[in-house]
Amino acid sequence: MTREFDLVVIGTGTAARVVATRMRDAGWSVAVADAKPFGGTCALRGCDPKKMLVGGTDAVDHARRMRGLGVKGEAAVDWSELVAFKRGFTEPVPGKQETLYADRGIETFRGHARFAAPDAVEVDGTTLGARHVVIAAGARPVPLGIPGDEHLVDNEGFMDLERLPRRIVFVGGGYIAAEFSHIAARAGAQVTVLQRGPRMLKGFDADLVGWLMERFGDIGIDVRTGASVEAIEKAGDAYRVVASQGGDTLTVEADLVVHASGRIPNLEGLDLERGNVATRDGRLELDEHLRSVSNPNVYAAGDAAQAGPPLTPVSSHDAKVVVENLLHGPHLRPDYRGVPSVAFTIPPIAAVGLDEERARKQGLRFRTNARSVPQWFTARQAAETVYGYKVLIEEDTGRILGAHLVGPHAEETINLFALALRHSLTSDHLADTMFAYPTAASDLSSMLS
Ligand SMILES: Cc1cc2nc3c(=O)[nH]c(=O)nc-3n(C[C@H](O)[C@H](O)[C@H](O)COP(=O)(O)OP(=O)(O)OC[C@H]3O[C@@H](n4cnc5c(N)ncnc54)[C@H](O)[C@@H]3O)c2cc1C
Ligand SMILES: NC(=O)c1ccc[n+]([C@@H]2O[C@H](COP(=O)([O-])OP(=O)(O)OC[C@H]3O[C@@H](n4cnc5c(N)ncnc54)[C@H](O)[C@@H]3O)[C@@H](O)[C@H]2O)c1
Repeated sequence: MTREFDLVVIGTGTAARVVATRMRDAGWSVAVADAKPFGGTCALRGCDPKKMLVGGTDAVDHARRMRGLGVKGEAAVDWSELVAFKRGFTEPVPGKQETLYADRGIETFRGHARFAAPDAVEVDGTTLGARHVVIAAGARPVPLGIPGDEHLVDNEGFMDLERLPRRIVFVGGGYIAAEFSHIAARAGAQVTVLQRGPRMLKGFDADLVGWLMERFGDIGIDVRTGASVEAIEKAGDAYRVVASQGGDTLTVEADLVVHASGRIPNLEGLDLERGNVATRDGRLELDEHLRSVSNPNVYAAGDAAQAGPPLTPVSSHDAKVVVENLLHGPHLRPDYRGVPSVAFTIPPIAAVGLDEERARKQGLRFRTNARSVPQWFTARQAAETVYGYKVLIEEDTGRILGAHLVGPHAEETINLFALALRHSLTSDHLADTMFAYPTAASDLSSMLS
């Protein structure tokens, strides 16, 4: 039997939820489908559970930093309790999401969705006729295609470990390796990061990453750059991770090997050809309105579209653009100016807008204010030794072009710069604003002078 809907949404993550609920509010009949428990990556396997693990390890790190400064005793992570704390948040999510959809009159389907025709989606034997389809299927770990890659554990597996293994290797040196290695090392694991590139966190400013690397060293994370993992061998109950580094072979023993090598749009098994949805190089071919170039009734949003950076606020922004275009015809384009990004290491590192290289390439005239300032009050009161910033300010207009922060509260302060960038505020606007004291935001005027 075929059920007919104005809209079928593939996925139930951030992008899917925003599209489905808004279109239903507009009076459309809507169905959502997910192969996994409802809620998507951010709530169940990404941002939120990760931040709960960071919360526990941050508390321990803070107590350790304050030892001899008024805090006594040995703080330590109890891994299974911390994971239980995280599950206390994640476990109710799918049920709450299903209720949210049901309360709004959105039909829910559990199972793998695939195109059955350009205007039909099939979910485990049920065919859903669809006037429109939104692909909000997220991303998945990029297959490494190396011998032994079946031994890799992904982000979901890592955050669900009942017990923390003694020796952990992260394959890759981006967001996931940085955040998870900080969690694991503080929880007592011996951690090695094997990063193919010349440095960690290539999406963040090189100088600030350099300052942050001091903390990787302090907590005993062994970071090997220029190390490309080529095989994972089983060795009894453990693994041997084999990498090539500058022509030499590097072998690291591990009890757990974690995939941290990047993610790609999750288009697996969607039968896109049957839906007449074109792809190129593993990505959907979309126009500037996030609409399929080959099937005008299909849109995509979030990590599946990967039109902007694969981050939660972008998924939500894409979804709002798609809603507008579904309701009023394709007219709106996504606007990715001023998307802030944070890697939740301890302390965190954050960025928004342009770095110096890109600002120069755009022919912009700007000045750069940059300093490592561990002596500032914000760092000292937290007994933190890493604190620094880089701000790019346009010469003629005073507009903020980019901001890069590392240190306590960087994950919050960056949002003020994001506001400035998005709304073309100048350094004078920010410097002239009174911020509560003592807070990290009150350092802004010193960063801008
Ligand atoms: C470990 C980790 C930490 C992260 N931390 C942050 C962070 O701190 N801040 C931040 O901004 N971003 C973070 N991200 C990125 C963020 O989680 C994603 O950008 C965001 O969740 C993408 O949302 P989405 O709606 O596009 O897709 P998703 O939330 O991934 O939803 C896609 C859904 O589609 C389902 N699906 C896929 N294919 C099918 C199919 N054929 N049939 C049925 N269902 C299907 C999936 O099961 C999934 O539930 C993190 C990502 C990871 C992996
Ligand atoms: N705080 C956040 O916002 C956050 C946190 C986690 C994940 N994410 C999202 O998830 C995505 C995936 O994160 P990620 O850390 O997996 O990817 P990433 O793109 O941040 O980093 C992957 C790194 O792995 C390296 N690499 C690839 N293959 C390798 C190999 N064989 N050997 C050694 N190194 C190798 C690459 O050089 C690259 O630097 C991110 O792009 C981001 O959008 C965001």
